[in-house]
Amino acid sequence: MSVTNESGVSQGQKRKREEKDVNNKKSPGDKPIYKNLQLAESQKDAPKKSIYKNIQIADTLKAQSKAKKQRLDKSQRPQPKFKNLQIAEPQKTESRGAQSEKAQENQSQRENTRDNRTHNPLAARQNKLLQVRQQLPIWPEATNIRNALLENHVLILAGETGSGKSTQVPQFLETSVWCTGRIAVTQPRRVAAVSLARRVADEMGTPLGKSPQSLVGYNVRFDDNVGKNNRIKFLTEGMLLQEMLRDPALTEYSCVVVDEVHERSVNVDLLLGFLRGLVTGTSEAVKKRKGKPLKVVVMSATADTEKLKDFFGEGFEQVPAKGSITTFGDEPTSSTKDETLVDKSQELSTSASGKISTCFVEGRMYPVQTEYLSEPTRDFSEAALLQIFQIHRKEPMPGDILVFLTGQDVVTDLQQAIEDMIPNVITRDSGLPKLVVLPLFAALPQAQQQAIFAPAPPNTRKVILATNIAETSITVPGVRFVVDSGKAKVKQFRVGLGLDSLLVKDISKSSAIQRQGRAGREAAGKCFRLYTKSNFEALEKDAIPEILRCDLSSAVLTMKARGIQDVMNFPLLTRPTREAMERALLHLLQLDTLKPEDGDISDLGRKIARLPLTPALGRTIIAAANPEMGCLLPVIDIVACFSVENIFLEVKDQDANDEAREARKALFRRQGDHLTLLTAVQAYASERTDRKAWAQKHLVSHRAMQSVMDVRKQLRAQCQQAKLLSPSDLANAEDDLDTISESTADNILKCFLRGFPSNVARPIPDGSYRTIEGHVAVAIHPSSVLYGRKLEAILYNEFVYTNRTYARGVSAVQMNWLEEIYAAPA
Ligand SMILES: Nc1ncnc2c1ncn2[C@@H]1O[C@H](COP(=O)(O)OP(=O)(O)OP(=O)(O)O)[C@@H](O)[C@H]1O
Repeated sequence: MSVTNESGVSQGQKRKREEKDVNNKKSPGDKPIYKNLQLAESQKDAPKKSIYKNIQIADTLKAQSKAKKQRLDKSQRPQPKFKNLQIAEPQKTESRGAQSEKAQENQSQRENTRDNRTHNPLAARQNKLLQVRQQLPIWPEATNIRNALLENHVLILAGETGSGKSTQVPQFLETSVWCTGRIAVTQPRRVAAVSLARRVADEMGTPLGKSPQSLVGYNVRFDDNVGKNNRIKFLTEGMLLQEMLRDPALTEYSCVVVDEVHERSVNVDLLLGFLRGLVTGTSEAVKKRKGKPLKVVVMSATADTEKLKDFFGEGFEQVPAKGSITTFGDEPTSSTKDETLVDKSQELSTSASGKISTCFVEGRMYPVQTEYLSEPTRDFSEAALLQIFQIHRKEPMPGDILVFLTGQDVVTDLQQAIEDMIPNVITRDSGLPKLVVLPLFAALPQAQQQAIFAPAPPNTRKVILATNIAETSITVPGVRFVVDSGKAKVKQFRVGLGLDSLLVKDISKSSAIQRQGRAGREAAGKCFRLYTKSNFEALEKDAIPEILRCDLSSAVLTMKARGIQDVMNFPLLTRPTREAMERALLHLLQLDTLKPEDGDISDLGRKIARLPLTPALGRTIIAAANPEMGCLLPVIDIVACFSVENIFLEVKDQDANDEAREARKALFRRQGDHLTLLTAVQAYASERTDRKAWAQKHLVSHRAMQSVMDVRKQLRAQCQQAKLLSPSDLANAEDDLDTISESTADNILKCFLRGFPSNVARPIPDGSYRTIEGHVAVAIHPSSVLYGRKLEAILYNEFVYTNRTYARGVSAVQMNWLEEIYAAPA
């Protein structure tokens, strides 16, 4: 049966037609800057059969499922064939039959609720989306995926970009008998968590978030939109780790789906470690689950499946042969086995431990052609600019463009360059559609991030300029073309400096495939790589996991706060060096977050772990909340500024008149950048009439300031929750331009010194500065208000590398403050 869309064209026909369109689109007059037009690697190399030798969905199972590939509509929802199946579960508190019946009851209640919603206006959209869902490569695997988790507790699922993992797997599992609690689906980034939640809510025909009818919600930093009746909750990895502070056993959930695991952020590695403990029962916390099983699904298009399988397998092997928690994944006894599953369980080839299933979903929605540069480019921004206009001139509408760049600064500059060129290129005579440019980077306020998902106005092509935050998980409706700079900004720990810094680096093949996968989701597409084919071949297969690249203080504090004493032996997919762990422990001791006598987390450490900040910034906040310092509100303002790259616009000769330069100079403070940031925030906040005009007048980024205000509000709320601020403190915090007294200014800097005691440099006779730890040469960054000044000592927020090592975010401090700080009680 083929599904027909509104225009009466079958999806299959439509897809073929679009593929043909793309292939025929090269006009003879094209002067391509690309050679080797070719099919996407992922397509070309797509194996006809499972590429994983241990694929756990047996061929016969596949055949069965293909035979049943009929397009299920709502009324044909798969009825679980396993209703009498009772897989042995650990520490059961209810009889298996009772639990299963209860689950059935829950399920039928849920079905009834949905049936009652037949007249819900959302139902029409739900039905329309069902047709799209049924075309997804993952759709025929629904039953297999459910069955895999009936048998086992861990499923490792690999499937091509756009095959339907993130949106469909949670919905497949939601009706499983064991799924009496919620399903958590983690994402590396806010933008993906929110957009996926919206899509899945639409697909399930319910409103999103807090409404009592809503089955889907999301929880990201500074935005909790979760309702009581939500069955599926999308959240960032960091938020799930935060939830583990109050509920280490994740009792609210029946299943955690860890999506985009290939990104290998520190948070995902920690999460996998905690989940392994819970799913294998090796973690103490598991007792709190009172026998309720936890299922874990780990997914990605480009993850190392074997490594993940070994990781979980190793955990299962650590479970004592006879003990209270040894029954995970045991074969059901023949008398209680569901007939259908008897065959399947034999055919499901499981890993050595017998508790892990793996699965590969073949195919993607639509093809993506990939083009490379014939020569390497020296300037990817310029190449991107050319490419965008070339696409605009040559490629048909509709067809929005998604461009991957390195950071906020490059995005903003390119946006300006495009907007400057538009009047010359898109003239009335050119007949070209309009262009609208939308930026997307982490520091952008959430509403602006979500703006990329809105359709472009008629006869307008959308160009989204993004950092790698758009690299995974998201579907941006309308995008047919991807432009990939091949670069990304990555955090790198510099041992000599004892600090993380951001460096622009080549991406990995895995990232390139993910970027390419943002096209071909609604129609055939093209990916323009701004590098050569041989450059691509030379890329590393995967990025180095963050845990090997950055300062581990946050990670170690995260472990300690969740009750891990022996952090050295915490299960991690990739183990950092012993020195890196020891360095982090020392740093945490220096910040008073660990008790010196036993290395256990201190009360102060617990408070800091609850704040969505690095331990250093958290320590600064705690110091500022001390009544003797009494400067928490101004410190929050400065910390909020550190959440964006820069609040000050780069001043180029042509775009700054003397008046604006003078206006900006009025914000500068002689003590340095911290106080200057504070003055700017307070002046912006106290502007009641036109903040945009104020920002323009002072050469300050209005967009960055909106984001700062957002973070400031959230940090204030969090400090209130943590009882660091009282409601009266907040009520009195009027946004009037305060004059900061000398002593408050000193206190503010002392608090930052408390959080960053190692980030201090002193001048040497030749006029340059050397860090007090490591004795590394460093210069004050030209963007600093203290640039060129010689001072007793400087405190800096971060290091940047260009042609030399610069300290950025610099203020003047006194050396005796350091002694004073250490003498004060924690
Ligand atoms: N917001 C949306 N608008 C339009 N189509 C969408 C949207 N979200 C998902 N889709 C459709 O659903 C398909 C599956 O999306 P999904 O995010 O589940 O895939 P995925 O396998 O998780 O991809 P990836 O590995 O790239 O994250 C997309 O290819 C697209 O066709």
